[in-house]
Amino acid sequence: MLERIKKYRTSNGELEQARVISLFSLVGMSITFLMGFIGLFGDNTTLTVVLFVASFVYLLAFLFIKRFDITVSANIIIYSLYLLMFYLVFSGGVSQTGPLWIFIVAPVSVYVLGLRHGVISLFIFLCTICIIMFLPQQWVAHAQYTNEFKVRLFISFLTLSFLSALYEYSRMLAFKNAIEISKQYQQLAMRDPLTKLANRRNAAAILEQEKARLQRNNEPLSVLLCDLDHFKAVNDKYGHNAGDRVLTELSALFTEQVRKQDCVARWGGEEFLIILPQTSSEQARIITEKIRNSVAQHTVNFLDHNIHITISIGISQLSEDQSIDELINTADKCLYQAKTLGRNRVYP
Ligand SMILES: Nc1nc2c(ncn2[C@@H]2O[C@H](COP(=O)(O)OP(=O)(O)OP(=O)(O)O)[C@@H](O)[C@H]2O)c(=O)[nH]1
Repeated sequence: MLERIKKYRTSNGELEQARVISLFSLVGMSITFLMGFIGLFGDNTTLTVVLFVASFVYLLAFLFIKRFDITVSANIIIYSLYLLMFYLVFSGGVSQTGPLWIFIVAPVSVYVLGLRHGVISLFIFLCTICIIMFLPQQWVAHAQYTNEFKVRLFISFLTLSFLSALYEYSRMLAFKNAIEISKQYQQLAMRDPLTKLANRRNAAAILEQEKARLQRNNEPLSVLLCDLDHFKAVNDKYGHNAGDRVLTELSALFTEQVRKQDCVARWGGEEFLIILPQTSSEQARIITEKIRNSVAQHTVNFLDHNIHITISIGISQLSEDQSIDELINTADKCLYQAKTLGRNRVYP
């Protein structure tokens, strides 16, 4: 149960779960209070007291949600409900109508305890109800019901339990599907669809995070802005699909060359940003040369064509008072220098 409730606490469903449990406790409190109040005009004092006590317990469950923990409230609601039902079946309630209330238990159990735990609890609940109803009168005096009534009560309770479990199962499936779809959308929003690299928005967020983390530890951060040389010519000569193949192959090549903690992102059309945490510009230069060299030696095979491409790279190290925009601007200026100096080179 704890697991189920924790799952809700860590998801958006937490608020919803807390709301439903609050509602259960308020409804439980109101009904038991009303029945207790009606009981004041009858002659069953024990039942009236039990109903008022139950009403007070539901009030406590309601207050616990607000002040403490949803788990405590859920436990209070379920186990006090079970106890109340055992008492109603045992005593018969008003004119032997007590057992009618046990139907509430099925939906509430599977909703609050979850499918597996709920079904197990319902089984134990039904066994206990059986024991109470079939207890020999000579052992302990309790309300008597006809065998037809008992059989129909069990069958209808089992039917309702089955339907409640089925409903909970489909609700859980729908919940899982919704989580899965939302994860997929999150991925789509953060990844470039062609290269599967982090997209510009994702890279900007990573940069801000890394900046905060590294400046706290006084560690360097460098970025490489890489641009494919004469890429337009590749598209023009071999077609757009060939251009796409070049982009995906080079993305994989960049990713292979850097460490796990580094991030390769697609910054624009044929522009890539490589984020190198804990790396000074001197160290970055060594990695950059390695990347430039491996691209220059790489051949992209597309249909019958062997495509050779080079890249130019601008390096920039984040200084203390620099913003991310300024860092990227510096890298962009360096990239421009690398291009003007003849391409297939690193600057500075
Ligand atoms: N195939 C393909 N081409 C793209 C994509 N995104 C941008 N491009 C192309 O990249 C080319 C960039 O051309 P330019 O900005 O002139 O740059 P360049 O030809 O690489 O020249 P320099 O950068 O000066 O070396 C354009 O032809 C764009 O159409 C893409 O996703 N797929």
